[in-house]
Amino acid sequence: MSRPIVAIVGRPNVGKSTLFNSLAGEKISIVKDYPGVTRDRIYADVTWLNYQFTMIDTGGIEMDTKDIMLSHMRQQAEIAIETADVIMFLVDVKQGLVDADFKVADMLRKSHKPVVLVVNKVDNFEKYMPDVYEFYNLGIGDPYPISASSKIGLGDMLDEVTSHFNKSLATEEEDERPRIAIVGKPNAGKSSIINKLLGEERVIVSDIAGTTRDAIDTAVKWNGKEYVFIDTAGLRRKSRIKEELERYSIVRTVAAVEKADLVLLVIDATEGVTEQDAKIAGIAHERGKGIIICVNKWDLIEKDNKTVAKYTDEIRRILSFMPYAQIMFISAKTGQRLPKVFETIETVIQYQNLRIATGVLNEIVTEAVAMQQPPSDKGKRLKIFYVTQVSVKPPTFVIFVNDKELMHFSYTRYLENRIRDAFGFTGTSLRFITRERKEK
Ligand SMILES: Nc1nc2c(ncn2[C@@H]2O[C@H](COP(=O)(O)OP(=O)(O)OP(=O)(O)O)[C@@H](O)[C@H]2O)c(=O)[nH]1
Ligand SMILES: Nc1nc2c(ncn2[C@@H]2O[C@H](COP(=O)(O)OP(=O)(O)OP(=O)(O)O)[C@@H](O)[C@H]2O)c(=O)[nH]1
Repeated sequence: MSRPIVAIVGRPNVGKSTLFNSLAGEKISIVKDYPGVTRDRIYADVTWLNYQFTMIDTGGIEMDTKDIMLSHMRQQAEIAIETADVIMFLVDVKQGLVDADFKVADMLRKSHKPVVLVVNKVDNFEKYMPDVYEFYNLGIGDPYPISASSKIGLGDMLDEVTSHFNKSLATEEEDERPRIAIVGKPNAGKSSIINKLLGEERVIVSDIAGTTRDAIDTAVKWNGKEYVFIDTAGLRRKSRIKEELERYSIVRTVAAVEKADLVLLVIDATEGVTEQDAKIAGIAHERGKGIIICVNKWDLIEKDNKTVAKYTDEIRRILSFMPYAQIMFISAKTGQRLPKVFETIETVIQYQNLRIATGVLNEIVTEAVAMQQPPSDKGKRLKIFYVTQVSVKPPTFVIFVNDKELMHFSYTRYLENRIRDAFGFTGTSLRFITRERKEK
């Protein structure tokens, strides 16, 4: 299921980072064993009661003049409107209202996206409530007072935020067509691929009630089946600030990946795999989505019988955290191997949804354990009682053991490889959860 996206928009210094940290706790961004999106906060997973959502911070640049601030805030708001299911507009009770706040509020109101107005730094409700009421003047509904640093008022605010989820996601869940995000660096050829895949069949997916996001979704029919492509092309927007551009491209990538079942990562063959490609791949991996790496512009490469192997090695080396990813060499220009892309998409979708019966799974695991002894520590050896698959997209397995501490990362990896040998699971990451169970 795709997780709702909540974007925070707000001026510098209103407390966006503080709120981010308070809500996300330790779980901010990125696991360390593959290239992180950035050390800095851009997105985080938040769990609140039974809800899980992805929070993104669309801003974060230092600004010196008022003019730059306004244009920056407009861009933040635009990105939020484009990518988010719910927008949190964060203001500061101590700074009060400024002109830019009204302009941003206007933009948000016109977008028809759910907006929650959050007034921060209300460290003392009694003292500041009269000031909070001032924010009604923005005309975007009730202000929710909070103190991000003392974690006051967060519950009511989150209740309001999550109350908007079901409405926005209901339409999406009914749609059974596979959703494929095409991601990659600017100029890699994302639009060209979509256009070529579409050929004559271009159908723009109809706008669902005022959501800009869907305007860039395109349905393509192949073998009688419809697929929805989510395009992240056109990232070279107005901004001239490099960090800002990078942030926007990450935000849009996160949003597209979040809404997708499967990700096509487009790499420009003439440039090889870049650091930015690795970051984007990291997002898809972390989200547990299916992935296909398309090395595009293959027509421009001078080839001999070692070229494919050379490229493959290079990709495997740099994207070593996703050895399961399919790699394809394509050309949007000539159409080379594009039909094969659909076949591969079908394969990956099947593996993302594959369920292995517990009996068969445990035959494989028992055999694996017999071939390579589980690790031990201080005379105590890891015992694996049994393994069971608990979910799909991505396929997730629970391993029941005698002592969690004894389960070493490398042994999980070994079991993963044996399971892959037996069942394939091409193009999809696998998740493993270790649980302790009392010995009988
Ligand atoms: N009194 C009070 N101060 C707060 C609260 N939340 C944040 N602050 C302070 O406000 C200042 C700015 O907070 P940040 O979280 O860095 O603000 P930001 O919006 O992320 O700022 P930029 O990174 O510049 O966009 C810091 O000094 C925080 O300690 C709050 O609830 N009460
Ligand atoms: N020779 C060759 N050129 C290609 C191929 N695919 C794309 N191009 C060219 O590469 C340039 C960029 O292609 P786009 O499709 O606009 O790239 P994009 O990834 O959508 O770019 P953004 O909109 O910036 O994100 C264009 O000039 C295309 O004609 C290919 O397979 N072979």
